[in-house]
Amino acid sequence: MSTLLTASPGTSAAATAARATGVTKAYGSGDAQVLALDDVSVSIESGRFTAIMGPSGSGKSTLLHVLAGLDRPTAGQIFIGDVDITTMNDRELTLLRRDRIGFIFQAFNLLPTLTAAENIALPSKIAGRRPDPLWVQSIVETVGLGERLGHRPSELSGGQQQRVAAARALATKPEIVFADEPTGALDSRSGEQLLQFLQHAVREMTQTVVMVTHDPGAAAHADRVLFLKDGDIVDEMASPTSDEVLDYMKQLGA
Ligand SMILES: Nc1ncnc2c1ncn2[C@@H]1O[C@H](COP(=O)(O)OP(=O)(O)OP(=O)(O)O)[C@@H](O)[C@H]1O
Repeated sequence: MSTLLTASPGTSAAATAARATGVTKAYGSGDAQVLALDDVSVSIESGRFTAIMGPSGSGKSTLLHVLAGLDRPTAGQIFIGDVDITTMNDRELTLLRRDRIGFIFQAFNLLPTLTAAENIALPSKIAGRRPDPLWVQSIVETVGLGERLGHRPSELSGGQQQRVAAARALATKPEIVFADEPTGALDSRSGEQLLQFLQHAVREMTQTVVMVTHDPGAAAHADRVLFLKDGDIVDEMASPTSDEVLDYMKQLGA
């Protein structure tokens, strides 16, 4: 099925935040080899919210990890902006991730001894930068943590902790934010708050977000959904609804 693959009008002119060309990722060798990604090419537009969906084992996390420079492809190229990151050494990749990319994982990965506000400011501090106070203030206001900013993670709910993690990812104004199942550990209300925060960051604050999810309701917050099957992007959908995504996932056999 390829009827949905045509880009919608207006999307072709968008700047590209990240790009994969002919990317393959193999694990193991010989008979035991698994092709997690099989010649994937895709562009992620700046200022848009992209979701990655597909059946279990289809390669979603692998694609996110190679796009984000957390893992290296076996073949093909990955670009962040105009920079080919596949030629970088480990140190260059570490600096690129620190300076240009934000991450949100299923496990919140907050430092337990720091307050929410200190956790949000940490990546900028590590990078030796003073975060833009107006930007951080707008992030913090949008994330809706109020007086809980002075609390440590153990004093926050899971949903609040994940919103701290999301604010932390955005505080450095990264070129692109990668989120791997960010709502996976949250109840539906907390998940919805997080998704609305990400959606707001994209629509009102021109951030770029790429999110792996199993949840059609989460994917419906995105501007575009990429569907993976057996390590390849088999289709995409613009302005998806939850029902459309669910129907398509059923067709994929998920
Ligand atoms: N480190 C690894 N070593 C060996 N095989 C791996 C490794 N990581 C992933 N794979 C395999 O690569 C394929 C794609 O895995 P990946 O985690 O990207 O899929 P996914 O779509 O994110 O799955 P899920 O929805 O279950 O999280 C699977 O067959 C998986 O078993």
